[in-house]
Amino acid sequence: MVRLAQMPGSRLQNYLWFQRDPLGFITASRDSGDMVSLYNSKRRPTYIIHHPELIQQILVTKESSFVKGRSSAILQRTVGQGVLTSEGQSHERQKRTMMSAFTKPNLETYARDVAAYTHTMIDGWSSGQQLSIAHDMMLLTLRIICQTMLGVDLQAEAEKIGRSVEQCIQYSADRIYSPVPIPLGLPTRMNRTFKVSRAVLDRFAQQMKGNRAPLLSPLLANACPDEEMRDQILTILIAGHETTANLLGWVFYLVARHPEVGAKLTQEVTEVVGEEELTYEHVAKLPYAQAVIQETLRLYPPAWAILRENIEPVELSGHQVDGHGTYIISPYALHRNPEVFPAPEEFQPERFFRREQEWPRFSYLPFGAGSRACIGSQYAMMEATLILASIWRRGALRLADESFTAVPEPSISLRIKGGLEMIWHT
Ligand code: HEM
Repeated sequence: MVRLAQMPGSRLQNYLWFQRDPLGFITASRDSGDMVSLYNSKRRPTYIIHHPELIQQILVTKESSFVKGRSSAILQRTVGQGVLTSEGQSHERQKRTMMSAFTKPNLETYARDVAAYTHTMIDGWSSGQQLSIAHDMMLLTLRIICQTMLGVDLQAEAEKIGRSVEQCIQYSADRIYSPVPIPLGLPTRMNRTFKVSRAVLDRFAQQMKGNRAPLLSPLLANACPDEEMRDQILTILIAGHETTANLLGWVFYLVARHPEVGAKLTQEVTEVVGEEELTYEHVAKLPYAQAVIQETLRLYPPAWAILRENIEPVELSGHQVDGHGTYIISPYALHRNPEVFPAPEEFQPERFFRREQEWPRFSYLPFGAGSRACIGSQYAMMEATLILASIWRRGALRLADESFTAVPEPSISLRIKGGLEMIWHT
């Protein structure tokens, strides 16, 4: 039985709570019901969705009644009508074409680049050195996505492209969660910064277009128009590196806070990899490293909110919605349900060895579900596993300040507020 409920408190109180602490607000709303209505407006209701059955309907069985809506419209200012933001048949066609960049033979090739870039990064570290690891991961994953998908080694340009991507992401996050629509034409500082960053990325995409690379070749073969080519390049830049970089920051933080996990990781990596070069084949042979990543994705899912809007009247587990509703599905809140994940706040990679048979479907969703599920999920798991294994094979990262407590900051993806300082030990 799915419980529909109204969030207690006035609209203003709830609004202020959400603005101050979206993760806390969404998680707390679970106590009220499975489908929690925030506003009484029949015409434009907003719901937070907690029940796996409802999630399955919204993302899969009744997905044709839903679109990404406003969040997508804002992202379109950066990535145009690429696979992340398009809808309907256009989205289907684009996704089919782009899937060919994520085949197993391609992933095997990408794994070599992941290992090589990570190796070079670690070669530049010395034992005892303090690292701004969140920033380093942004640069590493950006260089990897550009090399693997676009066939370009960014080198010195990485800082500039990375900053522009970050500013476009920040702009989008601010706009998506702001109640006041600020037209792009207004000469605000944020609008100006966004326009400059977008121009940098536009020029970059322009230079990439002709490259024979895994993402671009199938697009060229399908006579993809120039503008769509640009949109897909920017989509992959925006969607394909910040999420993984943030995930790795949380992985390193949690492993540093749990030395027993670090010890098991070192043992597995030493036994499985030894002195060999890390390759794609190693990924499947590192179940503990993968469980560490999956458990991190449970506690700190980079995609902390998935948003949908219904475009026609829809019935959800007996509840009829006739107006134009907004639906917030939060993997962050979902993954902390104590009925599904006992001791949900605890970091326990081992729970992934007892899973699936126990968990209801659609209660663990780090990569979404349905036709809009993440196109890069296998890529991301391969990349994160190889980066983690490469680092723990050669040493360990410890917190620069042992008393540091990471606070999640929900932007487009979930990052560590203020970054993460760590010390490299060999
Ligand atoms: C840990 C890393 C990642 C996480 C947690 C993640 C999560 C997600 C989620 C939850 C969605 C679905 C959003 C929705 O339904 O509204 C999504 C979509 C997408 N992701 Fe990822 N992602 C990650 C890495 C990547 C990578 C590495 C790439 C590309 C190489 C990528 C490309 C995309 C694209 C293009 C979409 C849109 C798919 C569509 O709309 O059909 N992601 N991602």
